[in-house]
Amino acid sequence: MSELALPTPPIEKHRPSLSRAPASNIDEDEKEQGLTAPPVLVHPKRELRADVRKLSFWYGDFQALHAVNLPVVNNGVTALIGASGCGKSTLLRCFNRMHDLYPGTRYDGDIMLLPEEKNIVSVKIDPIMVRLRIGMVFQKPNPFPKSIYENVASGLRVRGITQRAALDERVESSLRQAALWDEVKDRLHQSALGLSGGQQQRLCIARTLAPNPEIILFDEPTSALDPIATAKIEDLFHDLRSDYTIVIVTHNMQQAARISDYTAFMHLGRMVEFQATDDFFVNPSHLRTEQYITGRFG
Ligand SMILES: Nc1ncnc2c1ncn2[C@@H]1O[C@H](COP(=O)(O)OP(=O)(O)OP(=O)(O)O)[C@@H](O)[C@H]1O
Repeated sequence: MSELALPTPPIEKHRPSLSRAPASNIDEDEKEQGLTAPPVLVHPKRELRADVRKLSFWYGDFQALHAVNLPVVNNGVTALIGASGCGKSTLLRCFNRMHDLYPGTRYDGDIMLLPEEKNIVSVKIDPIMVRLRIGMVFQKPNPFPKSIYENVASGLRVRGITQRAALDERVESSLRQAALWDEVKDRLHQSALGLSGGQQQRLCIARTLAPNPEIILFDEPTSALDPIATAKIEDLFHDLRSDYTIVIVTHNMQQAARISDYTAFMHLGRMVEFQATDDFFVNPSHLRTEQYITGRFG
């Protein structure tokens, strides 16, 4: 059910002044410094699960994404980083057509699901079908006010799995994958709301894993958690990355460096740099990336 549940409407955020300022002087200065050089996209040598091609996106008349390209590797973790307001969450929410829930939004370009080459932001594709195939874990844990078991089982029922044995088996394996089974196996029928924040977030991850989604989106999944709960979730990524295709938004560069295979850096709605995480942090190719990761802006 999680993918079908209506999320809280995105909060109207303050738009950074730079995105709107004509500021030709700023543009000239940036040009001189080499900050406006074309994006650097080092194409992965691995199989892709999705490919974002020239994706633009508008909230009403405000263009939040500008012809963004992003390869998403199969069975691996792709991290999206960048300063507040650069469009990370907007891009993530395009993958499961979350914006369609609000009026006045518009996409242009493609997010191709591979290998079938299906453009999931096309108006011809039903957003509900997209949400059944692409799971999402939010910033704040949002378990349903139901039992631990039901939190995981309800999404399976929506997809037609109703046999008790099959449900039991999938609930257990999902809770094991989310490293929660040992902590909850004796209280499966108690309310999920009695779990700690970190346990609730791992339950939301189990709920998302259960139907075996093709891609899992994580929107700052540890920002509401303490360091110990965060470390447990980061450990999970190491176990999941070989079996699942994950795209994660994080504010934390160290986290991106620790858990991702590929990193993409955005600035004011544009992709600046994408490459293998090891190279990205050690040897960034774009001056703007270098300035960001060395703390000189953002
Ligand atoms: N519902 C909305 N309506 C209008 N503009 C929006 C809406 N949501 C986001 N924006 C604008 O779109 C731009 C990108 O916002 P987005 O939330 O994607 O950035 P972000 O990089 O995820 O930021 P943060 O790290 O602060 O979450 C910002 O200028 C923001 O103000």
